Amino acid sequence: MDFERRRAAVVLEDGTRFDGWTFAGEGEALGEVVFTTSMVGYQETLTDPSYRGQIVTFTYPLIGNYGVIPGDEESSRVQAAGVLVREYTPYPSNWASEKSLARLLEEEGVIGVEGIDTRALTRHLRDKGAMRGIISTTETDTGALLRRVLSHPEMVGQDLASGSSQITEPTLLSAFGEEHCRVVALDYGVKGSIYRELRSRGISVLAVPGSMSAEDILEERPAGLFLSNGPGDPAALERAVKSLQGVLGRIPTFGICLGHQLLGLALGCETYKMPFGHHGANHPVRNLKTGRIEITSQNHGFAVREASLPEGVELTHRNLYDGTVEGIAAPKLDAWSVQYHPESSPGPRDSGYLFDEFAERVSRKAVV
Ligand SMILES: NC(=O)CC[C@H](N)C(=O)O
Repeated sequence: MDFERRRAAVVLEDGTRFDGWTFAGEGEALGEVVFTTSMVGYQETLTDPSYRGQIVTFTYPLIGNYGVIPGDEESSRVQAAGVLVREYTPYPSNWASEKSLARLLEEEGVIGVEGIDTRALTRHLRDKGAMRGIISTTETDTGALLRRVLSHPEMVGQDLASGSSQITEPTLLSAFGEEHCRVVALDYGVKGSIYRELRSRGISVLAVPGSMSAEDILEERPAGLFLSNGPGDPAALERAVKSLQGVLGRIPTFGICLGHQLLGLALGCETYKMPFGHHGANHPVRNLKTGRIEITSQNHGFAVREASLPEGVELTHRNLYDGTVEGIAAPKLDAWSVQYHPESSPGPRDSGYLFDEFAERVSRKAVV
């Protein structure tokens, strides 16, 4: 590929600067700089809509080595605002690869930078917290770059989910094989593999925009309600929380990640911004019912505050790194959710049972 490498400056909101070279794209990108510790799965990560508005740093030191594989994407485009790596390999080696990561980023106009001391950057974000940053191939002056960073909105308070759904009207995704039941999925920027997990269990999914009202949801007479993942601050989605409150207790409801946080808010819990969040594929979580430890895939910067759980809402899962809330349930309302990603894309498959449980509970309620 004809590509001219350019010098790229990365400046964080506290003035810290890193320098590297582009391996894709040019110009400027602004966003919240986060790091992920996943060793594989860069394609799934970068196409996960929950990464919208974020510049993703990979701690794994070599990225791009297996190219881009059709079908491994989590949405139809690259969602991350920018990509920072230690070393990019321009020679992917994999029979299934269709193109290089650089080409994918180029096609989508996303800047990829290599030569960044990602270990130093990660340690800095771990100590100081995730923060806003800029990548620039056009401006070199740190002060000028810093001013641009500081005028970019912070992640707290941002509704990024409303514009992230890939559907604009209700769309039926039929079960793979025999249909056992039909659920409504509120799409706040869903990862494609979540729908695949549901559909492969005989569930037809009526995907609807996350803003759909309670009345419209109930009018579909679904056997259950699914709440998807998505980007941004859950507390900024007041309308979505309101419509959830109108549905809770009427049909079984299961949420993942942003969907978990919204369920928490609808049940009266609080959410808050974590210092640097959880982004990776090996986070140990204890299932408090069984005592089993699950190794989980994670990607979130906000969390439900444990101290805010009201009566009737149980803590079902806990993160073993930092003790934070990883799952809640409101048994009387037949609603439950997890903060991590049981669809495991990319990641370990320990938590697939959560989809089995949802399939079982909605099948029982199926309208015949
Ligand atoms: N993966 C997600 O759904 C992320 C939820 C939310 N945007 C957060 O960062 O916490």
